[in-house]
Amino acid sequence: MLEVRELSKSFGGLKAVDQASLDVRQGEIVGLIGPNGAGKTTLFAAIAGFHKPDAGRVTLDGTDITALAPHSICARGMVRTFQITQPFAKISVRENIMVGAYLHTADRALAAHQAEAVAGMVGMAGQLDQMGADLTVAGRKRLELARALATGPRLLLLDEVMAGLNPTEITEIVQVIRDIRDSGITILLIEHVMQAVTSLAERVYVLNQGRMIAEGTPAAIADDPQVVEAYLGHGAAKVLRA
Ligand SMILES: Nc1ncnc2c1ncn2[C@@H]1O[C@H](COP(=O)(O)OP(=O)(O)OP(=O)(O)O)[C@@H](O)[C@H]1O
Repeated sequence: MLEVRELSKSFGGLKAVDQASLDVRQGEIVGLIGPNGAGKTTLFAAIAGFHKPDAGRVTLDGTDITALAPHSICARGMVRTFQITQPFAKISVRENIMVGAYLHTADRALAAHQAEAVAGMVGMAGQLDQMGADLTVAGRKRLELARALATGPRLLLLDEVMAGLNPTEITEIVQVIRDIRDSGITILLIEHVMQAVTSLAERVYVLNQGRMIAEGTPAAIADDPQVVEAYLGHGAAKVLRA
């Protein structure tokens, strides 16, 4: 479904992403892990049209989408969430989600209806009239997911949706992500919470200093000495093997 080939992106002299390649097949949940500053968010941004890559190619369902504008990529069925969530503070959860729905409809009633459906998927049906400013961290993460879902994606790129959540909230959002996949949406996710990666991802890519250093099942990744050395350490490797 998604093919990224030899993608590079530098900022000045810094090679944030260096000839990285990855594939996501329809129906999968694929993880992207790596140390802080490895280039994961930059790679996401380049895939989704927010950064113009210096080199490389991004293909979605066989169509070259390299460096198309984010809204064009979104209209083709791929959307990303942001690590730092920024809901519109002075409008309701319903209206925040409608912003996503307006990508494919100008009909206010239809957008509201879709927002309500999507809110149900992420467990926010009871918070539709709450103001964006009043949400907790967990609520903002769910809203970020909902806004992305409202655009009607076939492929969802999730950037650290579990950061800042407590263990109970993580368990809940893991289930939400599983439900999203079961509804037919393919998922590529950046995640530092290894427990979540293990329970969600069928395959994992490891990025280190801009380069893709490994790819495989969570268990195989945990047995790769290069990955343990560069990122996981022995504790997290044990979690992935579980
Ligand atoms: N807009 C930018 N301008 C300059 N340097 C940047 C920019 N965005 C990212 N970088 C640098 O590129 C490198 C990769 O950053 P990136 O945010 O992609 O890493 P990451 O793997 O997502 O990290 P984290 O897990 O901490 O979110 C870092 O050294 C970062 O400082």
